[in-house]
Amino acid sequence: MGVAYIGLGANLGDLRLALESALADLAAWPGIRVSAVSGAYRSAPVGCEGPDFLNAVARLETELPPEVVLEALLAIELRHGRERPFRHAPRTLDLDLLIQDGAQLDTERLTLPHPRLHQRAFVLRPLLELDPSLTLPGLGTLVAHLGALVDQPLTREPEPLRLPAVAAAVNPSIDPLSDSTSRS
Ligand SMILES: Nc1ncnc2c1ncn2[C@@H]1O[C@H](COP(=O)(O)OP(=O)(O)OP(=O)(O)O)[C@@H](O)[C@H]1O
Ligand SMILES: Nc1nc2c(c(=O)[nH]1)N=C(CO)CN2
Repeated sequence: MGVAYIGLGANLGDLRLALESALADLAAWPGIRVSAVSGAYRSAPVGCEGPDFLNAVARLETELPPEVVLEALLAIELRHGRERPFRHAPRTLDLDLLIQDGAQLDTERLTLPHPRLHQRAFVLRPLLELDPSLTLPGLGTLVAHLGALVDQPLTREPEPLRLPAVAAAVNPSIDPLSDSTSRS
């Protein structure tokens, strides 16, 4: 079974509800199984203005091709009222396909790994929580990149995301890698 990691983020509306209901939609999507979900991390916007974000990463098991997984993510964003009035506008839900198996591709619609993944602590830190030994295709290890991002502090929320029953058994409620308030 193939493995994909997706990033979830929101900075408009009920942030926790948006992430939890997106996870429920993903778990119900034909051909996708949600096999793990990170804790929820709060951080200031990186590279844009606006309210703080809540972010998390989920691991999916799927045999769907990456382009089809992306279609599912875009459909779920739309279902959550995502609009794109301008680049980096505050959003009710943002879903990114971060990596899928060893895929490296760059088409008009899809770039893998996600092109800004290695510059974002809010992605790398939850990825590290899910799989500390993960290698990013073409980019090396998570820790190699995370070390350069000390200027992007994150707060890990003590309350895990509430998940659809299918994924609840694998949600790590305790981060084995750091204390509960900060990654540093
Ligand atoms: N790996 C990827 N994951 C998600 N979208 C991607 C990816 N590669 C390319 N895209 C394309 O990017 C388009 C715009 O994405 P979006 O509006 O979510 O960007 P953004 O969230 O504002 O910024 P960022 O991409 O930096 O997170 C999508 O419609 C999609 O076609
Ligand atoms: N903290 C944080 N910053 C961001 C985020 C995000 O999800 N979290 N997403 C962005 C564009 O997708 C730009 N900046």
